[in-house]
Amino acid sequence: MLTQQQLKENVAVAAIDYVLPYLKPDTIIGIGSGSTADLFIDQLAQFKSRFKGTVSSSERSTTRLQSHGIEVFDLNDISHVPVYIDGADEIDAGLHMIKGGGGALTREKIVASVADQFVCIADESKCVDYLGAFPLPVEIIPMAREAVARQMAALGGRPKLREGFTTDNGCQILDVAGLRITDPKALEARVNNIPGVVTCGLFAIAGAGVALISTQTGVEQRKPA
Ligand SMILES: O=C(CO)[C@H](O)[C@H](O)COP(=O)(O)O
Repeated sequence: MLTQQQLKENVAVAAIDYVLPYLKPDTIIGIGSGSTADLFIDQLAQFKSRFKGTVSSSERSTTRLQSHGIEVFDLNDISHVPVYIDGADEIDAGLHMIKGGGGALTREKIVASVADQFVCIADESKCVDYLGAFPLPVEIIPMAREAVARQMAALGGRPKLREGFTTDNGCQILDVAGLRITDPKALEARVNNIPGVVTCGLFAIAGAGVALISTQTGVEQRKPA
């Protein structure tokens, strides 16, 4: 029986096989955040001479990339990112996701938005029939905390401030449990439209284009159902 850590390591290796065709001297790779993304970064380091560099979705990933001698570019200086690799907290059959367990959701969404393709790498424990068992992270401007919390409660959620945590953008996170997410795209648009919300951790309007899911019997490549 493989542990969750072994499953994460296996999908990080499989992700390298997936991105190898993209690794050209002028290529910039988009890098997500989290423990699975960390393992991917460690694998990618072996191939650093084959591509130009990366754009990163968090200070954590930037530090890890640079520790391997992989260049991290300012997104403002980059016009083409063929592929973005990142983990997820939950992923459904349509490859809609909840992300932001590590608090990097906004930068993840920004880097993903400029990439041609989002490749989600996850172990099978992240696969769900319906999103929402994992509390939805919502990044907020601090002065709007209570106002946003009331609106999230009105949507049926139970918002809780992530205590002692500040995002890379100097903002706070409300983790919202108990939401019944029947239409992830509609909920993403609705939450993102609340004044004071920077972004929410639903990645449904633009989900993943492909998912590499690590199972006990191997890594499966899945497309949106
Ligand atoms: O969205 C994220 C960070 O903001 C991560 O991708 C998500 O939390 C999954 O993390 P891990 O790979 O550690 O399970």
